[in-house]
Amino acid sequence: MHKIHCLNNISPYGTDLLTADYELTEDAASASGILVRSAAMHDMEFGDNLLAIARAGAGVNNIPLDRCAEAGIVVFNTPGANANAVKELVLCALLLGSRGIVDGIGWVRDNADDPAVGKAAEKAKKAFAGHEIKGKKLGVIGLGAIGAEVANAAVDLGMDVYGYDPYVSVGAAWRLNSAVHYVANLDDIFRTCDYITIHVPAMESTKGMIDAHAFELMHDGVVFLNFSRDSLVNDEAMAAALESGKVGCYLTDFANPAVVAMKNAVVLPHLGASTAEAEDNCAMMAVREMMSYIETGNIANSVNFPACDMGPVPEGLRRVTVLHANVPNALTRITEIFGEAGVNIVDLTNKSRGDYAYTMLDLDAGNPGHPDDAIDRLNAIDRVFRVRVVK
Ligand SMILES: NC(=O)c1ccc[n+]([C@@H]2O[C@H](COP(=O)([O-])OP(=O)(O)OC[C@H]3O[C@@H](n4cnc5c(N)ncnc54)[C@H](O)[C@@H]3O)[C@@H](O)[C@H]2O)c1
Ligand SMILES: O=C(O)[C@H](O)COP(=O)(O)O
Repeated sequence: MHKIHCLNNISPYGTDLLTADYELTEDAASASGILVRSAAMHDMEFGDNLLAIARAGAGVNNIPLDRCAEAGIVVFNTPGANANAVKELVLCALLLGSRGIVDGIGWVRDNADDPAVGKAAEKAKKAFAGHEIKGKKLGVIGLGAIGAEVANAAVDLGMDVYGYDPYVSVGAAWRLNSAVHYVANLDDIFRTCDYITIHVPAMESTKGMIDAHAFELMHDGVVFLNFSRDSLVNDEAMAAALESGKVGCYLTDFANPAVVAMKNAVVLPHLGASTAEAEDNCAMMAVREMMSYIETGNIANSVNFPACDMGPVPEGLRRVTVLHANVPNALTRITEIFGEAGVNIVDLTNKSRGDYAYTMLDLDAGNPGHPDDAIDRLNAIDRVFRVRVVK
């Protein structure tokens, strides 16, 4: 029986997919799998049984990916499963940033007790007039699942769209509307656009990428949208840009003490992926990825190990998997051990991703040798993180 712990509320559409071989547990330390959304895991100790963490969502900055890799824990996310939800909220934010909607609603609330509120509104409304987004230039930084959807929807709304993503995947580029202008230099997004929206992951390399230099290049009154993570924007520089009018409006999904105090900031409580549809999609994808890994060793959509798929374990064979460092000779040492134990390797796959690698082996279960001894010897190899007899 595999025990699964939910660190956040996970949609029952996902947990209902768990078969009779699984049970939910309140005890994270004994779990083979953890399902999580945004709960902070950096300070968490992981139990020895923990094989996988599945993030029902996109951002994985709440999970210590390298520490997990070195403990033999595969971390998954659910790319694209909440992209439509975020796209829809970003479209809403474009409109909130263009018209006096937020202040207008506030004015009506403040005047709710006035019996002549209708007449007063006709006088007051000029203070909340705005602009249309049609024909305006939108810069999209990051053209992955969300950025590409935002770019395409903005084209459909008549915006002139500029996209920047030096690492864009072939799939994402293929999905982009051909009307989206490709921009090779980020500064050109800052210089050109009336609206800018950022859709990149929070990493060391993207921390504070929207800084004083970026604001210097922008048009006066630019509208800036951040539905990715607050660490991407330098708050001090943003506060100054809002104060000077360089940024006309900052719309962000990430509340923090600095942002909530900023003039002309519209701050939402991290609502981007909080639709029933997105929560269900993410939960189902996360549970499927985790079950597939636990039952077959196959890895899809991991963020710390390479994708690897040998299909179901063939009848009559034994599958052993090894999570290890991406170092010279690793595969030779693994295969040597089975050779010396007299175990025939019927099929194998070895893939790497950055510092980490994964080897899957289908073994002839019927031949002589001492596979258990072989497993002990594999475990003793330097920089082998986990050896698992899947079946
Ligand atoms: N507000 C929310 O509720 C919410 C919901 C989902 C995702 N997010 C955030 O949005 C981010 C993006 O999500 P996604 O599903 O589109 O992810 P994704 O992985 O599909 O796309 C990210 C894109 O950013 C690009 N990128 C990376 N570094 C870059 C850089 N320096 N400059 C330009 N592009 C760069 C990548 O090449 C990739 O195409 C997530 O990492 C998460 O932090 C927020
Ligand atoms: O990265 C994500 O997928 C979003 O920020 C959603 O986070 P949540 O699952 O905590 O709503």
